[in-house]
Amino acid sequence: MYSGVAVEKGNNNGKKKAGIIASTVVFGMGMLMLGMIFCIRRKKFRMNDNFKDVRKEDMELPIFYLSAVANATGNFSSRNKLGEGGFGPVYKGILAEGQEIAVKRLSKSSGQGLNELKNEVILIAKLQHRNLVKLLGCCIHEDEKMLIYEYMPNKSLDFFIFDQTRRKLMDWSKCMNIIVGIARGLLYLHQDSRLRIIHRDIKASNILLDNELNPKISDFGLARMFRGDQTEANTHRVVGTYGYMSPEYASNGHLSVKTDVFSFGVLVLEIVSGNKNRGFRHPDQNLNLLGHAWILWIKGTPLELIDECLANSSNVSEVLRCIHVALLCVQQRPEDRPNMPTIVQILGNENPLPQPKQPGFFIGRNPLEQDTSSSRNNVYSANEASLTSLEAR
Ligand SMILES: Nc1ncnc2c1ncn2[C@@H]1O[C@H](COP(=O)(O)OP(=O)(O)OP(=O)(O)O)[C@@H](O)[C@H]1O
Repeated sequence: MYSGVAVEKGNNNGKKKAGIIASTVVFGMGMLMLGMIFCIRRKKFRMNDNFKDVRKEDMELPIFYLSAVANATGNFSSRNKLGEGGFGPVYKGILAEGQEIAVKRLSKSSGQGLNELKNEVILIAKLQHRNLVKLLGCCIHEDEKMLIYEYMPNKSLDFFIFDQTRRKLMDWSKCMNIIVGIARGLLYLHQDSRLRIIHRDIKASNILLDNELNPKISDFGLARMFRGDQTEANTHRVVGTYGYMSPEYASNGHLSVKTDVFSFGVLVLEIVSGNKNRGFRHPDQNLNLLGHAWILWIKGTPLELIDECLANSSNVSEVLRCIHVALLCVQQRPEDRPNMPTIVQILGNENPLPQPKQPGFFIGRNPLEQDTSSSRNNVYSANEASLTSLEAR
């Protein structure tokens, strides 16, 4: 009995439910169509504003109209020029709605630039991390090829650490925050992002600083993508910047995550000391910054390395820890260097660490550097140096 009533009730309920479902579906479809009409109208409005019509596969990355970029930068006025790198000049711009941008304009004469640009666009569009610079879009119009980034009001780290006046604006806690932020950004590139990425050109001018001096790694044009378990490669095209390049990469084109670890170590020693590795000359010995730091470590006087601007604000144990970690990163043999997950961990704890062994490239100038630096090399990095020419000289 009980079950029969239940069945009958169930039938009546079934009809009611069918009615409710039918009207819900009709209502839902109506709402969906209204939503689509609304979205299409909104998108058209946005595209009419700054963006060009885009193909479906490009939807992840907005394509800007050339006219919108030209208006934003005062027609690429020299007044708005922020600097110049291997790609060409970088301009500050303000979009119609007030957003500040940085526009990297690929030099028309730069033959190799297009590939790097495409590489950078595809890579960065897939990456999201608080310590990576955000790519807002790109603009490709006939000969013009540009990348549009969020604008970083404090420019790059080199403007601070190598400038006697601006350096005074940095205290130790800011330096430590920058070191840890760069380490986290690299950890993301090496391990946590959907792709395995070796940056290959970690250096002070590729670390941009936001309003609060938080670091953002930029310039992925040279990045090399790795998928799955692949962690190492040999390349015939050595790209990067002398003074930051690891010995095995500069000499043999052997590339791995430890290539970035080496550059990170150089950068940490530069931040702590306020000296460029590449420009540093020891007064008594033929040592570069790496050699100088290592000798001080062995002598038991590593704190002599610290820049006097930081001396008052410094936390001695943190400074020592950073120098120690940096010296582990710049060791000659890649297998002796820690990887980024370990670096992030040991920067944040006080566990005992192994003694650093001899750094790579620590005597005077890198012997390869004297022969291969071109006039272009003095303005910006040696973005391209073929391994064969390195070996031949
Ligand atoms: N998003 C940005 N916001 C503010 N300034 C920027 C931005 N991107 C780049 N710049 C400035 O423009 C300069 C040139 O940058 P770019 O990345 O083209 O070259 P680089 O890193 O100096 O040299 P290279 O191309 O040899 O690596 C930088 O030094 C930086 O000061």
